Amino acid sequence: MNNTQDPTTDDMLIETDVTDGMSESLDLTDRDTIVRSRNVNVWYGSDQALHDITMDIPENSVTAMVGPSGCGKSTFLRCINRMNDLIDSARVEGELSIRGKNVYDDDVDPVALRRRVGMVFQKPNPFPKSIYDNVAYGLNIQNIEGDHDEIVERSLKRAALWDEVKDRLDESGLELSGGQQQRLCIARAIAPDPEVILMDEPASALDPVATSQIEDLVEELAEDYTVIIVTHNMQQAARISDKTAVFLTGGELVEFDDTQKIFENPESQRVEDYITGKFG
Ligand SMILES: Nc1ncnc2c1ncn2[C@@H]1O[C@H](COP(=O)(O)OP(=O)(O)OP(=O)(O)O)[C@@H](O)[C@H]1O
Repeated sequence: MNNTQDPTTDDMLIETDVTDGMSESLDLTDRDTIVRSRNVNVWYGSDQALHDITMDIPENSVTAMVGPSGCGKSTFLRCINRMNDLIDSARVEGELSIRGKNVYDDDVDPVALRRRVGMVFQKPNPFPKSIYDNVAYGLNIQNIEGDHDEIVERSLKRAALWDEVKDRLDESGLELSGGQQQRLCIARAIAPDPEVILMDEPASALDPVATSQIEDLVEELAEDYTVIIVTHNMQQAARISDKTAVFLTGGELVEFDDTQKIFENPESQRVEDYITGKFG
């Protein structure tokens, strides 16, 4: 995204200990890998945006992708649900599998894949439809059976929005506040019951209260889903994620480890410099 802040300015609090308030680290050693990336390379035309990205993302956890603008975080996120297919110049090579199945195999239907891998974008983007229809949208277009009223209610509850909207489900989603709209988009993403939820800076357009609600929600969602979140905000990554992937300029994954390790004792000097704001 090009309209985001430069992380080396506001969000990188040089004097602040980013480990303040860090979430309790989960023991992830016994969790299965859900997303496995092996030597993933991405080009836009002749420009290479990602180089040999290799990592194993554990299920039911929050993985943060951090790094300076243009280092390829969003590009990697879009590899996981094949959103890069929609960009004519994009070419992906390597293995990107979900539960052992390469999502780039010829027999994978990208639409079915996106049912398993939901996505929430930086700017809340509800459809110009009722709150109810926004949440039910994926159920209808993907012909998902079941009691839609019940799924809509459950999804809105899961997105911590039900109490605020239960008496106005017929009103337009566009009439909600920015933070409510983003929670509506999260409800829409979880209604088809995906396994993985991709979030591309989901709180960067929101005020601090709405941001805090989204952060709480992300942590709760990881009880049932695998959340992979791009953020420019180091404190946010430290607070809510279990694993952190640090991408640096040139589309390189420099370090991927438990969040606590990345923020307290990274292996790479470049990562330490980036995290402490001495980015060069
Ligand atoms: N649709 C596209 N067409 C051509 N080049 C692109 C496209 N999208 C991204 N790129 C290029 O790929 C590189 C990685 O971009 P990407 O948006 O993935 O980085 P990012 O780390 O998510 O950046 P930001 O933090 O600013 O959102 C950049 O050089 C960018 O200009």
